[in-house]
Amino acid sequence: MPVIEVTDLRKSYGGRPVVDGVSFAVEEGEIFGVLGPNGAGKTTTVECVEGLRVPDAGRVRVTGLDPVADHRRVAEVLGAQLQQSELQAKLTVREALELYAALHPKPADWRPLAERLGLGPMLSTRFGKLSGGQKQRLFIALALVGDPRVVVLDELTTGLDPRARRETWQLIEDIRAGGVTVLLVTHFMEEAQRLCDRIAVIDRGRVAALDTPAGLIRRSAGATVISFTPSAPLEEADLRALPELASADFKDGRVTLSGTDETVNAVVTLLARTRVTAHQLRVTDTTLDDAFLDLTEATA
Ligand SMILES: Nc1ncnc2c1ncn2[C@@H]1O[C@H](COP(=O)(O)OP(=O)(O)OP(=O)(O)O)[C@@H](O)[C@H]1O
Repeated sequence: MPVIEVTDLRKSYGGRPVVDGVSFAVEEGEIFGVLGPNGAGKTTTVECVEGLRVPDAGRVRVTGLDPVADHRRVAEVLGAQLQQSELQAKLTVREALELYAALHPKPADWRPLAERLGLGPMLSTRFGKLSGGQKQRLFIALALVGDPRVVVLDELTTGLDPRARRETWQLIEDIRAGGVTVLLVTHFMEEAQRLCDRIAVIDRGRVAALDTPAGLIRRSAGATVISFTPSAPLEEADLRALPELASADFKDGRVTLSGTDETVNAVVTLLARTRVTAHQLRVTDTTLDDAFLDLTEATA
């Protein structure tokens, strides 16, 4: 049974649908990403999973439970990351951990958890004095203090510097290694590509694609681009006959082709056969960024 099941979820605000038939299922042990442009409906979707919002229609289940009707039991299995505004600046790290542990019937021992997250030396520090990265580590600790089976992390690394972001990624991998399923909302392609087993790309309230990061990249048109300046003219017909060629462009003596790995291999073979040297050879792969832009419509 999937840990999270969302089926045909719908939610409107003031008659405007912001979640318009979203479906996905998250399997036990996955890091599942929810990716999409601003205002796509990601937070609304995960807040329905957390039971913080009531869907207009559709079905949400967390370990088989309804997050609205079974809110208490869902809170025992699902750890949600707090938003910054939900903690008082004067609360110390220790007080926050004790407070949140007390809210759960079977909390984890928060001391080793705090140590594992590098919060040990700052237990007496007030929340307001923590750096951005330290705050995020505390939020992760608070999400895990109830010993959940699944955690929802929404925009966890926004505003962090590259080092703190990488440390947070390591923590997310550690959480999964500890057997907890992760639902991760993110804007960062690199983060999604590095961490997620599967990603639902949400655009305008709908699932535009659901696949592994590699699968999403493969779907994107012209997966690989090869460009070079040949040492001697090549037959255009030979180039146009290359396998899996998506596009070909010849400008100012430079050849730019897009296709797949097979196209690239065939170009290399053609160059060797015709004894032509490729100067300033560049091969670039489609990134998740490109796939994302392909899959989501530009908003004017
Ligand atoms: N309580 C609310 N009342 C009215 N409109 C809302 C409410 N909450 C969200 N919205 C609107 O619903 C749309 C989807 O918001 P949501 O926060 O789910 O998107 P998101 O994909 O998480 O965006 P972002 O990446 O910017 O956080 C947005 O246009 C937002 O302004």
